[in-house]
Amino acid sequence: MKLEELSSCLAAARLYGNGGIEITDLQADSRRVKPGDLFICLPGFTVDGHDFAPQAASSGASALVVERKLEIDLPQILVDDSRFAMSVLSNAFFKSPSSRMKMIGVTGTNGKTTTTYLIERIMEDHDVKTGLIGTIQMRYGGVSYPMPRTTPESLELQRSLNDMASKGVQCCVMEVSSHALEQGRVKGTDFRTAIFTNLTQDHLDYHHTMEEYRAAKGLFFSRLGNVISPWKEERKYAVLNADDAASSYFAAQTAAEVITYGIDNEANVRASQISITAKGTSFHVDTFKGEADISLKMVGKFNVYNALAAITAALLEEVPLADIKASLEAVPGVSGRVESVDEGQPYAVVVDYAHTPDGLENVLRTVREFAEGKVLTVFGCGGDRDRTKRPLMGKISARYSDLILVTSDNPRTEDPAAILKDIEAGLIEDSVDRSRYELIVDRREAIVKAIDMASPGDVVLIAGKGHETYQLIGGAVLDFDDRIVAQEAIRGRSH
Ligand SMILES: CC(=O)N[C@H]1[C@@H](OP(=O)(O)OP(=O)(O)OC[C@H]2O[C@@H](n3ccc(=O)[nH]c3=O)[C@H](O)[C@@H]2O)O[C@H](CO)[C@@H](O)[C@@H]1O[C@H](C)C(=O)N[C@@H](C)C(=O)N[C@H](CCC(=O)O)C(=O)O
Ligand SMILES: Nc1ncnc2c1ncn2[C@@H]1O[C@H](COP(=O)(O)OP(=O)(O)OP(=O)(O)O)[C@@H](O)[C@H]1O
Repeated sequence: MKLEELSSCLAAARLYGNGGIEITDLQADSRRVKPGDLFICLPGFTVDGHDFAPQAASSGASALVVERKLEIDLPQILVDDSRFAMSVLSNAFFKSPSSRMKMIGVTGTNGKTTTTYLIERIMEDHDVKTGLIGTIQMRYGGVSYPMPRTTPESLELQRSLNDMASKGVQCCVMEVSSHALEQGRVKGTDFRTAIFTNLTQDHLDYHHTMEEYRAAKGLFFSRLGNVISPWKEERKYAVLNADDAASSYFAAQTAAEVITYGIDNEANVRASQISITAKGTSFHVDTFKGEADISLKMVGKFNVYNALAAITAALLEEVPLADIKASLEAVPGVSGRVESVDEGQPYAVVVDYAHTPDGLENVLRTVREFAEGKVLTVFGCGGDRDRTKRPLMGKISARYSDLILVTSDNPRTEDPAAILKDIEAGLIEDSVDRSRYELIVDRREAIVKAIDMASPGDVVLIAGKGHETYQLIGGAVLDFDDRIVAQEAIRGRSH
């Protein structure tokens, strides 16, 4: 593609130098630049991509996208906002790949990964080749790729969507984080269906207030239908949780058709007669395309919401309800989400990714329902992230647990002991007896201790890391998997 063609996609851009040169690829990381690439200089949150333009030039970059003109002898496209320009250019360079498949996006504080997994399963069972993008991985065509973030940068996103489309993927279901929406990572992506799970406190280190956080999520719904798609014309759907207060805010913003799902309030897809056991969850569902009784192997009322969101999206893709039921009933669960570590021990050990106040409360309520004895909770809070949730999570843990072992969960550059103290502040504020909790910096030690203390009928909940196989301490990435540590602790216990 010619540089001038790319430049013309950006309304307010100015092109300096020879626009007739051929651009062979786009890059935003100088370390990946190959001869012929257009290097996009992003002013980052930590370093400024403009500083790496000389390195990109020496690796053969043939042109630059800049927010300020650089003293480098290469053609340059001058823009106001290069992150925004990157989303437009990536979409143009890869020829709007999202318009070549059905795009289903899921946003919300909790439940994104689970919901995308359920939709992927239903669509694949229905013989629709489906791609998945999210926190755990990206996968399509039988290959899975590890993901550094929940939602990729626009360049990586459009590149991946293009690859999916070229390999015959017909539908892509992806998680859309609030960071991604705020940074325009999915700008220009042609979503057919935008799903909202729920909005509760998280990421206030980045969004500052709940209003800003909600506004970021709102971008998903306000933009839905704004993408000019030359390849297809079809209806757009906003699938909203009728039981979450933020849904009316999103409904008011979107031009798309609103379809709701829920349990407590009137909804187009509504569950009733919910029954939860340690083995699974069953419910009755009324939809705009009939009704059914569904038994999930996943536990927790929150998974009923995730299933309802998936049912709604699949019905909108014309999958028969009976087929949706069959697929949902076959899903064994999602890695690290209320995952049982079962070595035949007389007490239950559950690993869960809950790392938000609401997520922790939901999973604790769930385990409380099937615990025949005490609930022993091991959890912590991440470093360099939303600090306001720490005391809140302390309070929630105490509300539902008999014993709490507060420990480390990716302290990153912070002092792990100081994070534990922040959590303890919530326990102190609620006058939780000192005998009911311990602060143990070493996560392995905390898990081993909880398991050693469990009696028959008890539940040990290890929350926060779920599927993660590492612990981020200082600048180091150390191998750590809650499930393996728990397994070893159960086996190592003498009784
Ligand atoms: C706050 C945030 O979102 N930051 C993202 C942002 O970082 P940044 O702008 O600071 O990048 P930077 O490191 O300063 O680099 C600036 C530019 O210089 C370039 N560079 C840098 C070094 C070099 O040698 N050469 C070079 O060209 C970089 O490639 C980049 O283009 O752009 C980077 C490159 O794309 C991302 O990796 C980074 O995500 C960081 C790692 C992150 O933690 N993001 C989190 C907050 C996030 O996005 N989370 C959400 C949701 C999670 C959830 O729901 O739980 C997600 O979608 O994952
Ligand atoms: N619908 C829901 N409502 C509330 N909590 C939920 C819901 N679904 C899952 N959870 C809780 O949140 C945890 C994370 O679930 P999941 O990975 O599906 O969410 P997510 O939105 O993808 O999270 P993240 O964006 O942080 O990756 C689960 O382990 C569970 O404890």
